[in-house]
This record gives sequence, structure tokens and C-alpha cells, in this order.
Amino acid sequence: MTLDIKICGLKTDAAMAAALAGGASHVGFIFFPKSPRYVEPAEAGRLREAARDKALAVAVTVDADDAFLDEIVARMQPDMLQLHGSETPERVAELKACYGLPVMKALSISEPADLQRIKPYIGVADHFLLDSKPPMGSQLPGGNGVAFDWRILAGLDDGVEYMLSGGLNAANIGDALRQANPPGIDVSSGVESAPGVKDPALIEQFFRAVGAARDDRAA
Ligand SMILES: O=C(O)c1ccccc1N[C@@H]1O[C@H](COP(=O)(O)O)[C@@H](O)[C@H]1O
Repeated sequence: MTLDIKICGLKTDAAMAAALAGGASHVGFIFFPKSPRYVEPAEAGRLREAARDKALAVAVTVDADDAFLDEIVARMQPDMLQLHGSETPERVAELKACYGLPVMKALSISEPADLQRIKPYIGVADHFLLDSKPPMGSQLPGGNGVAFDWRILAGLDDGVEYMLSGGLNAANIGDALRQANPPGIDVSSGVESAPGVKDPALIEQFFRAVGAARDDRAA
């Protein structure tokens, strides 16, 4: 089975090179101004060129208005939108129709009942990103480096296209893959040396840990 791997919050050529060298299927850019991973749309447009025909470039937005989305789409030319705010199914459908891009809807999970929140988006969103809830007082809706109880995902209906996200790193990705067996994974702060500072060596370590966990499962 293939495993999608998204390295999110890229801001430098070195981090992009490490993500692509490791075999990332998706690379993500954060357009949330309060985030230490924020990147200007034009700079993301420059960085994403390295990923053309190699990995899907994902624009991560949080309840963005139409003008900001127009700017991001024009300057970055994303392959996919990730909606990480409280966008309704109607807003997801509207943005899909407007830009003709696949949409990944992020939803936060902390208990089994949270899986019910996926239902209204089925048939509307193309993919889901299941992340942990932000800790109390956090300014960020994602990128907090906090994991949730992956066993909750056992209650997920088969066939839901999702990426597991939240607090993943080289040390815990093996357990995450064993417990949840997700079709995709997404990492950001777990491959950073400081908030917003991607470390190419940690990105490489993450890919090695994924490979080792997958080899173990195949053996
Ligand atoms: O990373 C951010 O700063 C961010 C800001 C606003 C919305 C989403 C954000 N990040 C998303 O959260 C996941 C998980 O991050 P982490 O691995 O727990 O640090 C990240 O990959 C982005 O998709």
C-alpha cells in the first residue's frame, strides 16, 4: 500500500530539497500570518517550483477570505488547498468550484465522537487531515506538535481518504503507523529545530523512521 507523506510548513530551499529527497508526496506552505511558518504567497510560488512533477504543493489556509485565496492561488499555483479553519461544507464546495482544485479539509480530533464531524464533508472534500485539538491558549489551529490518541481512528469508516497529523516525529511515527495504519501522514514541527525552522537532518531522520516502520510491517 502506498503511503502519502506531507512535509508541511516549508520556507527554505534546503527544507524543500530534503522533503523531495526523502520522497514526500506533498509539500505544504502555511498562509496563516500568526504562524512562525508563514510564507508570502510569491515566495511559496518560487519554492514550489522545485516540487513540480515530484510532489503536490499544498496551500494551507485558515478561514481565508476570497481576496487572500485569489492571491495565493495566482502567485503560488497550488495543486491542492488545505482548509484548516472552521470552513463549512458549503464553503468547501464553493472553493472547489471557484478554483477547480482538490480540497483537503482539516478536522481536529480528541475523542471518538469527533469522527462524526467528517460526515457532512463526505462527497464534498476530496481528502481529510485529522489533527489534534490545539492546546488551550495556542494561537495556532495546527502546527502545535501535539498528538491525539490514534486508536480513535479505529472507528473511522473504510475508504476515508485522510492524512494523520499532529505531533508526529521520527520517534513516534512507527507507533502511529502501527496503531492507525493511515493512508497518509503529515508532519511539521516534528522536523524542526525551533518553531518554524525546518531541519533537513530531522526531515531525513523522519523518512528513515517511516521506512524502518514499513520494513518491519512487511517482514
Ligand atoms: O503549522 C502551522 O503553523 C499551522 C498554522 C495554521 C494552520 C495549520 C498549521 N499546521 C498544520 O498542522 C499540522 C500538524 O502540525 P505538527 O506536526 O503537529 O506541528 C501541520 O502539518 C499543518 O498541516
